Amino acid sequence: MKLGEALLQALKARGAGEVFGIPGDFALPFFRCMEESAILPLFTFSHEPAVGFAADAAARVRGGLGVAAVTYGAGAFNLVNPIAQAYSEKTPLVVISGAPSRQERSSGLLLHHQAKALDSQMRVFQEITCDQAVLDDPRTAPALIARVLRSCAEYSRPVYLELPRDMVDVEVGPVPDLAPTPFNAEAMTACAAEILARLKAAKHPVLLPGVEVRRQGLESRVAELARRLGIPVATTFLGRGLMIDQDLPQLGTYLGLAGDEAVREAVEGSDLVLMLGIIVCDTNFGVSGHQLTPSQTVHAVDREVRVGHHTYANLPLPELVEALLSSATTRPAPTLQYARDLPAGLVEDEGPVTPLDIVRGINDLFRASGPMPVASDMGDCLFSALDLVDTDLVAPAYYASMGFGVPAGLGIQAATGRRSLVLVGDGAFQMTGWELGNARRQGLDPIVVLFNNRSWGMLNAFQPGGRFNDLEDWNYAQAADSLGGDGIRIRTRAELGAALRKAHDTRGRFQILDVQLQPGAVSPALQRFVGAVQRLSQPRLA
Ligand SMILES: Cc1ncc(Cc2csc(CCOP(=O)(O)OP(=O)(O)O)c2C)c(N)n1
Ligand SMILES: [Mg+2]
Repeated sequence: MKLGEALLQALKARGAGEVFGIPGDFALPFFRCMEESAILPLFTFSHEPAVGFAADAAARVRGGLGVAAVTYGAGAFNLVNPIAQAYSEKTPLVVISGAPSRQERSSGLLLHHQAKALDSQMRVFQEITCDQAVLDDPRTAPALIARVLRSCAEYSRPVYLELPRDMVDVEVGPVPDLAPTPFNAEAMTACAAEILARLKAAKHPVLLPGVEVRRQGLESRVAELARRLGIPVATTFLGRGLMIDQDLPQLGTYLGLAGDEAVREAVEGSDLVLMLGIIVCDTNFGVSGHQLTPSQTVHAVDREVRVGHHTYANLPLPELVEALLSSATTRPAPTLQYARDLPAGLVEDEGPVTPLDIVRGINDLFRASGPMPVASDMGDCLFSALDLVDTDLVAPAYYASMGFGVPAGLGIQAATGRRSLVLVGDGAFQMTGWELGNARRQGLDPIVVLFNNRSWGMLNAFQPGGRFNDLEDWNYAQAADSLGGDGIRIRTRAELGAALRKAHDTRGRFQILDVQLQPGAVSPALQRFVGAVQRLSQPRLA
C-alpha cells in the first residue's frame, strides 16, 4: 500500500472521520492521495488557524481523532496556536505536515518555507504535541505511525507527523495494531482499593468529571460509578456540557466564587473530591473561595493518580474507572437540593438586547425545537454559554484562544452532520468569522449568533476605560450574502426572537445574527467572574 493511503487507513481505523486542511507544494502529493483515495473526506479552509480549530472541535464533539493537514513552514507555523490550545485542553488531534523530499533536504540550498533550520518546525511542534515522527523511511514509517497514533489516543493530546513529499506514494507494509501501553495491574488494584476506602470513609464526597472523561468516551461509565457510589456530580468551567445525557445526581457547574454558592460549598466543603480527568487550571479553580487540598482530593489525569500526598504512575483512566466499578459497593443516591433554573422566556419587546436575552432566546429555541450542538468562542459569549440548557458544547475555556467559534461550528457539522449554533463576539469574528465563506461549497450551514458590542468587551469588563479595546462595526450581516449566507442586524428583543426562529427554519445557507449590544452590557456570569477576581485580589485579612 502507498504510505499516504496507509496513513489515512490507520487514521480512519482509529476514529478519524475527516481531514481538515490547506495544501501547499510540500503537501500536494498527500492532498492528491486524499482526494483520489477518498478514504477520509477533506474539508478545506482559508487560513490554517481555522484548520486547527475545526479539527479540534471535530474530535471534541465526536470523540476519536481530529486531523489537520498542512504544508511545511508557512502552513504549519500558522497552525501553532490552535495546536497549543488542543494540547492544553487535551484534544487528540493529528497534525500532518508536508515536508521537503529527502533529495531537497540534502541539496545544500536553503528551502522556501524553512525557518531557522529544516528541523525547526519539528522542534516547535515538540513543545505542543505528546509524540512526533518524520516518515522518511518506508521500513520504519508504519511502526512510527502506529506508535504516534497510540500516543495521541492514550494521552489525549495532539501529535505531529512530518510527511516528505516524495514519500506519499512509496510502497509500505501495513500499519500494525499496537497493544495498549501496559500498566501495572497490581498498582491499579491497590490504587482503586485505596480510593474506595477513602470514599467509604468520606461523609460528603463529590465527583468532578473533567475533559479526559469526554475525550476517552467514559461519560456513561463514570455516570454508572457516580450512581453506584451514590456520589453527586459537579462539572467545571472547562467541563461544561459533560455528562448531559446521563441520568445523574447533578449539582451543576462549579465556578468557585463566581458560581452557584450551594455548588461551591458542596465542592469546597467536601471531605473527598474525586477528580477524574480534570485539568487543575485557573479557569477551573482560579476563583475558588478555598483551594482544594491534597488531603481532600483524589486526582486522576494524564495516566497519573494522585491520592492525598502520594502518586501512582502510569495508570490509564479507563482502566481505573473499571477497577473502581468492579469493587464499588452500592450506596444510596444522594438527596439533592440543587436544581438550577436556567434563563428562559425571552420577552420579545422593543427593548435593547443584553447577553442574557441572547441566552434566553437560545434556551427558548432549544426547548421548542430541540438542542443544537454549540461552539463558543472566547469573550463574553463563553460566559453566556454557562447558562445555556444542557447541550453538546465545545469551547476553549482554559487556553482561551479567540477565533475558535466559527471554525469549530463548521467542524462540528463536518464531523457529525449536525447543524451547529455558534456564539462569537465581534472581535473574534473579525479573526476567523470569514471562514463562513467556505460553508456553502462544503454543505455546511451553521447559525452564528454574533455578540456585537463594538469592542473587545471582556477586557473592558476586567479593566474599564481602555480606548484601545474599541472596535468599529463592520456590519457583518451585510457581508453574509457575498459569503453565501444570510445575515440580519438585530436591535430589539422582538427581532432576536423572530430571527432565531427564522434562522433555525432556514437550511442550506449559514445564518449570521448580528446582535447589537449596548456598550458595557455583559452577562451575569462574566459579572460574577469579574467580581470574584476583584474580591480575590483584595488583600486578605490576616
Ligand atoms: C487569539 C487571541 N488574542 C487575544 C486574546 C485576548 C482576549 C481575550 S477576550 C478578548 C476580547 C474578545 O472580544 P470579542 O468582541 O470577541 O468578545 P467580547 O469580549 O464579548 O466583546 C481578547 C482580545 C485571546 N484570548 N485570543
Ligand atoms: Mg466584542
